[in-house]
Amino acid sequence: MVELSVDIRARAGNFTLECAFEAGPGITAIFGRSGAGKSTLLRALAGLVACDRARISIGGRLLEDTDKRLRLPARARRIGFVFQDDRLFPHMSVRRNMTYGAKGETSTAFASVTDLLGLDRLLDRMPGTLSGGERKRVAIARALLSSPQLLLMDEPLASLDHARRDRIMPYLERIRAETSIPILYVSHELGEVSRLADTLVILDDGRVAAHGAAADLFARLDLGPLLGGNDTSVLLKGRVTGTDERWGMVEVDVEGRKLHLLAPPPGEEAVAPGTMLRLRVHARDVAISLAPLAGISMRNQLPMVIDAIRNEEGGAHAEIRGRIGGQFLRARVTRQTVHELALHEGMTVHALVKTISFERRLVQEHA
Ligand SMILES: Nc1ncnc2c1ncn2[C@@H]1O[C@H](COP(=O)(O)OP(=O)(O)OP(=O)(O)O)[C@@H](O)[C@H]1O
Repeated sequence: MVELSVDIRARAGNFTLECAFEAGPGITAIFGRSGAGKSTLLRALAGLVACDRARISIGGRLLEDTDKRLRLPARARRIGFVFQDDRLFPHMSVRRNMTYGAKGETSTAFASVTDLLGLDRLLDRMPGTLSGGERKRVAIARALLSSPQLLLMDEPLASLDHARRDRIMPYLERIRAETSIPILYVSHELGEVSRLADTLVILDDGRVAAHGAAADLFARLDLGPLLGGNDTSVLLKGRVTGTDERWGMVEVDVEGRKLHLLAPPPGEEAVAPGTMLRLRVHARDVAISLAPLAGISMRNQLPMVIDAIRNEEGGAHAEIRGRIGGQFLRARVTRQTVHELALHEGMTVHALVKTISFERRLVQEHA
């Protein structure tokens, strides 16, 4: 089901943004280098910059159509915007900040958003007394209470350190799981994108360089410079099949192969058998062996069929992409290794991955 449909051309100074894409429910990350046009895109959707040409609709409702000379003002678009700086009113309590500009807000909506973002104990505080992460949660709550049909988030976590980002991301995951509002999420951070994005739009110099399911784009060798450069990674999907409390491990099935991963640390939600997980693995953490190895500490040895090899331009490395059932793994090795092991497309090899190399936070995958 298409929720958001965008086809726009807008200018900011000498810069031209010209892009078209569609986005369904869930989180669509807008990713790209600094100056690629990410903020301009969000501002154009929100009606904060004028477009030369635009056709924007959400769920069939037209927000802007230059051919029809239709342009809804920003306040009529039903779009919630969370800016990089949270823009809270310093003289209003958290409660009043949240309800400021709320449309059709009911006490049920207020209670559920308060609960969703864990704000119960902060409602009577003033913004000046809140931590950066708490302020962010209030800004997100305020955007949700405006009953938006689309939520735009422009690097909402950029001002926070890593620990605080990690604490806020579960709230964003809850919004995705518990509301059906499509979210466009601008980020510079591949860690955030790999964890949150269902769909990815990569912007490059004002154009859409690639657009699709996040896992598909992470697996593409040709996007290297646009998506991770020398630090590429893939997103694997797997199902928890067992837990081993004695050793603090979980067993995960990926395409019929068993992986052994670290269980979530105490204090984090346990993962029950049957849970679908998203696992991120960096290409630099994957080694290749021609045969399975015994007497080695690496717990995970995955047979895969090499389906592409790409030499790094002007460098000593190569990327190997291997197919595991319907999914892909990438390994960054030296070109010398490719030569000496005579690696070639169609060959079956064994990918060796240390347990610790699967991103430690196990992220629940949403359909
Ligand atoms: N008001 C303006 N006047 C002139 N140029 C502008 C204006 N706003 C944006 N630009 C230019 O448009 C281009 C895209 O800017 P934009 O803020 O959309 O990029 P971005 O991808 O969000 O970058 P960043 O990740 O650094 O925030 C940049 O080259 C920027 O300098």
